[in-house]
Amino acid sequence: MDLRADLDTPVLLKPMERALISTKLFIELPLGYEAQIRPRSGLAFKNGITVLNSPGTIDSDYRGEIKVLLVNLSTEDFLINDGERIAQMIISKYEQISWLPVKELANSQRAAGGFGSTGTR
Ligand SMILES: O=c1ccn([C@H]2C[C@H](O)[C@@H](COP(=O)(O)OP(=O)(O)OP(=O)(O)O)O2)c(=O)[nH]1
Repeated sequence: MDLRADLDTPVLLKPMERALISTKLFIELPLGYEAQIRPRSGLAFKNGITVLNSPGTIDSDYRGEIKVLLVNLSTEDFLINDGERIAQMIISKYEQISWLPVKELANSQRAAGGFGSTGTR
């Protein structure tokens, strides 16, 4: 779903500035679910506006207002107006794990290789 700014006065984001934007949205998620706040591709492509902590996490036990942390990565000022669609939110189910400390891990073909270990690029 789209998240809209709910503002008494517009917010001006100068280049490289960030701001927490109000949505006046409050939700109660079931245990084992989270909400993720993601950027809108149009705002990112056309205006360089993105969600700084993307994806923002809304915990199932959070009861406060959902806020969107926007950053202006462009070289121009950007004005955020009341009612503007600023981000999108999805609800996601996640596994709840009981962690168990062990001395060693099972072998695998990859082992500890990563960060480009399988190719030249
Ligand atoms: O984009 C975001 C990210 C977080 N939150 C709210 C809901 C979330 O459940 C809470 C805590 O977020 P997070 O776990 O990312 O914060 P933290 O930096 O780990 O701080 P703490 O958990 O100590 O509050 O803040 C938002 O409203 N918008």
